[in-house]
Amino acid sequence: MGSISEPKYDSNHHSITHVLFDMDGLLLDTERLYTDVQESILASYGKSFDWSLKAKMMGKKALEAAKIFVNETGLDDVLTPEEFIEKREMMLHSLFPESEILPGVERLIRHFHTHQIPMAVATSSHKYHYELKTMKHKEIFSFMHHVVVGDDTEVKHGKPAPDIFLVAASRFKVAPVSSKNILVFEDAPNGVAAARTAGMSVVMVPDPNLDRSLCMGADQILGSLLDFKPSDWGLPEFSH
Ligand SMILES: O=P(O)(O)OC[C@H](O)CO
Ligand SMILES: [Mg+2]
Repeated sequence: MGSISEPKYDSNHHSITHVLFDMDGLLLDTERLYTDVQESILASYGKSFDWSLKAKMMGKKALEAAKIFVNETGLDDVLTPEEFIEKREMMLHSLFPESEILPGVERLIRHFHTHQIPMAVATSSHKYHYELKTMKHKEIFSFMHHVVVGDDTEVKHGKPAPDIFLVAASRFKVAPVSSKNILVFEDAPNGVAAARTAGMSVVMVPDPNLDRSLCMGADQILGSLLDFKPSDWGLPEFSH
């Protein structure tokens, strides 16, 4: 995705006091792992994976995404959602500990930390996967005030429902005055919809393969987090 959209931020916009990050595909290059493994599972059934299916699954809790996978691919008579998760898990388990951080993530998180802007993670990943994926990135994730995972008992409905972002917003020590004071970073259409329904502003960093028409809900679309300009959102600019 080369082009960058103008943010809807203007001087009348509510000031941003808190930040929420999605994780898979936004902070960590883990969506690529899901894509590769799902392609491989489909290939074993003589089928191919495409990005319209990927777009529907991205950001969802595992079981919800698995139901979409078996139904949309017509595999529901040979593979249950639970069996699909088990097959996928066997392949992902050894890949997650090698997850890489995406471009611009480290600079941005350190910048917000330096400026004492409270940050949290709101990921549909279950706790167990969160631990595996972040094994190599403990320091960066330690700057988060808290992390809300997909199997958190307070998160009743997964993205695109707003639950996870509302729960994440409620757990800051000093709470934001309003959802309007929160900026969310997301890569998935389901995540963007969740944040918008929660009343928050959203910067989207979509995979270049994602249909651009599915990104229209975001306030700003970036090619990577390296393109993020804090001053677009009334936040302190990078020092270099
Ligand atoms: O993008 P996240 O961090 O909400 O997690 C998404 C799922 O784990 C996979 O799409
Ligand atoms: Mg994501």
